[in-house]
Amino acid sequence: MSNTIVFGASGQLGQCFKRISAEMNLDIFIFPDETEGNILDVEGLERLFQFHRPVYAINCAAYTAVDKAETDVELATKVNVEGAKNIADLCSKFNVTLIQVSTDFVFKGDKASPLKEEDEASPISVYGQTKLDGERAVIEATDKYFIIRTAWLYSEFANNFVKTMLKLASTRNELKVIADQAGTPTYAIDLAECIISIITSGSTAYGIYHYSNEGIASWYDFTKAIFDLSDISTRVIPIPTSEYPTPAVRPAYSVMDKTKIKTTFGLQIPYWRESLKTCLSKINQQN
Ligand SMILES: NC(=O)C1=CN([C@@H]2O[C@H](COP(=O)(O)OP(=O)(O)OC[C@H]3O[C@@H](n4cnc5c(N)ncnc54)[C@H](OP(=O)(O)O)[C@@H]3O)[C@@H](O)[C@H]2O)C=CC1
Ligand SMILES: Cc1cn([C@H]2C[C@H](O)[C@@H](COP(=O)(O)OP(=O)(O)O[C@H]3O[C@@H](C)C(=O)[C@@H](O)[C@H]3O)O2)c(=O)[nH]c1=O
Repeated sequence: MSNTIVFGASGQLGQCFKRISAEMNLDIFIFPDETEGNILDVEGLERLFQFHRPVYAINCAAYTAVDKAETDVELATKVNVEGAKNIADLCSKFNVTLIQVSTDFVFKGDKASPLKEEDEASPISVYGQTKLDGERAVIEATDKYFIIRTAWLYSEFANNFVKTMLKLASTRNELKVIADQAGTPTYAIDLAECIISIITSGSTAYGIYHYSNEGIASWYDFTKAIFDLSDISTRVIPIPTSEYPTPAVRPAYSVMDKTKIKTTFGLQIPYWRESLKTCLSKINQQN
């Protein structure tokens, strides 16, 4: 395999690459910390590219606070658009293949069947818009890119919905959770493994791809599964979005069609509930 530099290495997905790299004894990954690998520092980035001469770059660095982005537009735009462009420009200059991670939130959420890569992206939040603009900046700057749109990431690392719900359950007898937003929870370790498969394949089938775990769930279904699998008795009450107002509007439906990534790379994708079990057992081991 080839030298691969991972930006955003201390975030959730970045830590998944670190875990896999350690477990599989892969010494191909370079994990700059946030100072050394600040995606807004073009000169620092160029020094990294010059020094390591990577063959692949994976951009996991992002502004991911969906609600906060609504009022923190400048920083969200800087990180998700300018940062993505900086990396893509250097990938073009140094002939590096870029793997840019993007999101289901680029979609409006009004389709009633799984979203394909060519479906119109029309974000309804600042975060979604900045991620779409980041995709466009990548496509403009370089030819050798894989943009992987994923959704509802969780893992044993960093902050995510599973950890939030487990924490809330420790102090609440009941929780109200939205039941009319549908998507697919995705174990970030599965996504990291998918990206490693793409790198290992050496494929040049550049373009946009959708990846999530298999299946469909609402945030309510997801929470019920987290609690059922953890033997937690906190009651989960299904509510409509209108009863849980948030600064950012989220897509009502963002289930993704994964046919393209499965057929191009010969992947078998785990069903979301199976991966959730794996993640919960990792979280239990940590506690
Ligand atoms: N989390 C999710 O549910 C989903 C995420 N995605 C996408 O997947 C990718 C990975 O997400 P995830 O790992 O969960 O997100 P995290 O927020 O856990 O990780 C992002 C990391 O990027 C870092 N970062 C922010 N600004 C910079 C910068 N200027 N230079 C370098 N690093 C920076 C953050 O640091 P700090 O925390 O200090 O700001 C953080 O460590 C992102 O592109 C995200 O948009 C897509 C769909 C779902
Ligand atoms: C905590 C909580 C959340 N919710 C709802 C609010 C929201 O619609 C949904 C998810 O809440 P969160 O704010 O944790 O998740 P959110 O940050 O919206 O998750 C998104 O993050 C970005 C980065 C992505 O790219 C997306 O794919 C998606 O994973 O659950 C409840 O209904 N009840 C609750 O108690």
